[in-house]
Amino acid sequence: MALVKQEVQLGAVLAPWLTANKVPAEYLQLALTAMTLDSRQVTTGCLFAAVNGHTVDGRRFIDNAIAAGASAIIAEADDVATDGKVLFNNGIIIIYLHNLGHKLSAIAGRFYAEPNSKLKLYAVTGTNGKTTISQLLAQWADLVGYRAGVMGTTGNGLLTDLRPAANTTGSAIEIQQTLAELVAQGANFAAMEVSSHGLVQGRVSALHFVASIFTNLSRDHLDYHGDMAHYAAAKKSLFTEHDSGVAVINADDVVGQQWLADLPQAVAVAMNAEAVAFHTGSKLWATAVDFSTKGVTISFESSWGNGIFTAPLVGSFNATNLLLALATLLVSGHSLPELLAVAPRLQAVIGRMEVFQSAMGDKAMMVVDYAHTPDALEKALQALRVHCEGKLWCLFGCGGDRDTGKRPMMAAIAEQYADHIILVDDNPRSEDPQQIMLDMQAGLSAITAATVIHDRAQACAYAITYAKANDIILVAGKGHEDYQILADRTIHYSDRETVAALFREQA
Ligand SMILES: CC(=O)N[C@H]1[C@@H](OP(=O)(O)OP(=O)(O)OC[C@H]2O[C@@H](n3ccc(=O)[nH]c3=O)[C@H](O)[C@@H]2O)O[C@H](CO)[C@@H](O)[C@@H]1O[C@H](C)C(=O)N[C@@H](C)C(=O)N[C@H](CCC(=O)O)C(=O)O
Ligand SMILES: Nc1ncnc2c1ncn2[C@@H]1O[C@H](COP(=O)(O)OP(=O)(O)OP(=O)(O)O)[C@@H](O)[C@H]1O
Ligand SMILES: N[C@H](CCC[C@H](N)C(=O)O)C(=O)O
Ligand SMILES: [Mg+2]
Repeated sequence: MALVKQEVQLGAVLAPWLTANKVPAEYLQLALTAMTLDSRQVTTGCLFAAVNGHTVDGRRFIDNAIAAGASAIIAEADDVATDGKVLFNNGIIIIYLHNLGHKLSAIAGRFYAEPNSKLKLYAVTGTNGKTTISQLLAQWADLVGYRAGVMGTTGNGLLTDLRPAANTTGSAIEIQQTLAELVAQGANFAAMEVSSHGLVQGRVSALHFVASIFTNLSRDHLDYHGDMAHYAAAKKSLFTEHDSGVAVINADDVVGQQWLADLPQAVAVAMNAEAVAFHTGSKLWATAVDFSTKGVTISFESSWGNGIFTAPLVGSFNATNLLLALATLLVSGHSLPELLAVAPRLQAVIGRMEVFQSAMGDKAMMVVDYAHTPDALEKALQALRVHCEGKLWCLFGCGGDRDTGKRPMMAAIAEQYADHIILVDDNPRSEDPQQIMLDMQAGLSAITAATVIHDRAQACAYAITYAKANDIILVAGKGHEDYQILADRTIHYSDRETVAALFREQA
């Protein structure tokens, strides 16, 4: 990805937040060459932003940043009274700003020359479907002549040139930097995933979105948010406390229904007419949907006209994802006939309901999917059941250092919807894989209801060996991931590669 080289004066970057006369003129003219939240990334000429983080107070690293060559520091002020306070450390200016975490998005926007104003930016939030919809939006935009980028779980950048990302929603600085890189690469459209963590931490607070999509809300991340009410409030803040543009809401979701009552201007989208009947604003709903393991054909009616299209995505939830993307493009002025004409060229998203099968048709079909929440696992199993003439297998695990409550729930769902369950490791991180296994087993009616094979590759090989040709094996939880995070190291591991290799071996 092209590097964006910036050189901006401190006074210009911070103009809206500086108190008159507190910053000497020579400091206002300081040339800044980069901006970072992490002292370990500081280079000469850098502006270091010291925020009070979730685990550690970034202000502890101000000395390190100065030693590494920072030209100036902005740091979290303890209260409103100390907002604008200025100190000097070895001749380096430290400017304290209250609520810095939430100002960073705007500060970084100024540093990177307001890239958001140079492209159409879309947001997608919700528990499941963000990656899929953001990539569908970008693919669709590319197909009708835009140059589109994405930011999310599978990486940041132009669709054809994604750079891996540490977080689903990057830091306030990373987002503005990526937008600037996209603009430099000629992008005029971008779709980004907005996580609940990102909303709470102000990572998108200064962004302007043309439209923002809400997919659904179900259990996840309660380790961070505490309870569902706080998790829901975090998601809703995209529409109430951010510059979200037009709200596009999944009316099939219970929470989406509630929000629509407060958002009469929103676009309501649903898989049937009843769910949007009450809504007075614009809407789009499916009238008939035909699924196969090759894709989906959807007939719909909408405020922009009626139509039918086919796309190669599997599962009922992907029909919802397609309709949400379509409504978003329609409400932002794209032409219905043009969008429908290119829909067959949309592609499934890497690691989301990706179908693998033997050329001879003599082995069970395997489907790699990123379901890592109870709701997603239920939806993925339900979607596959429709196509399964034999037995349905579910191979999954749960990540360590994440919401522990979802572990027994996912096991119970596997037992309810699958015929054979294999419990495996996901990313154990700092937790004992054996304990994660016990937490999952607690959701089973009997410990014998599931086979335990910690090693995912061995479990996949076991499943394909014992499954019959008309069975389907869902391999859930890691989707596109090509790594496994263990206690002390990250190793290369990919369900997609494992499964593809199994079919090559069997050929
Ligand atoms: C809990 C959480 O959300 N943490 C995020 C948060 O970092 P933090 O506040 O915890 O950082 P910290 O470790 O306390 O450090 C405070 C500050 O000191 C700085 N520091 C630290 C050490 C040092 O030597 N020098 C230094 O300057 C750090 O860079 C940081 O700025 O802000 C960072 C910048 O935005 C994020 O990268 C980081 O995500 C961590 C890696 C994480 O695991 N986040 C997950 C839970 C997350 O955000 N997930 C969501 C949702 C995914 C989904 O929906 O599925 C996501 O958007 O990815
Ligand atoms: N609209 C949907 N409703 C319910 N489940 C879905 C939906 N779309 C996708 N899923 C399921 O959720 C999984 C993750 O999908 P996707 O990666 O698009 O979601 P995400 O919101 O980006 O997830 P993450 O929080 O990890 O970023 C899919 O593999 C699928 O099992
Ligand atoms: N963005 C999600 C992805 C979870 C994927 C699963 N493989 C895991 O590691 O738990 C998270 O960080 O909670
Ligand atoms: Mg995602």
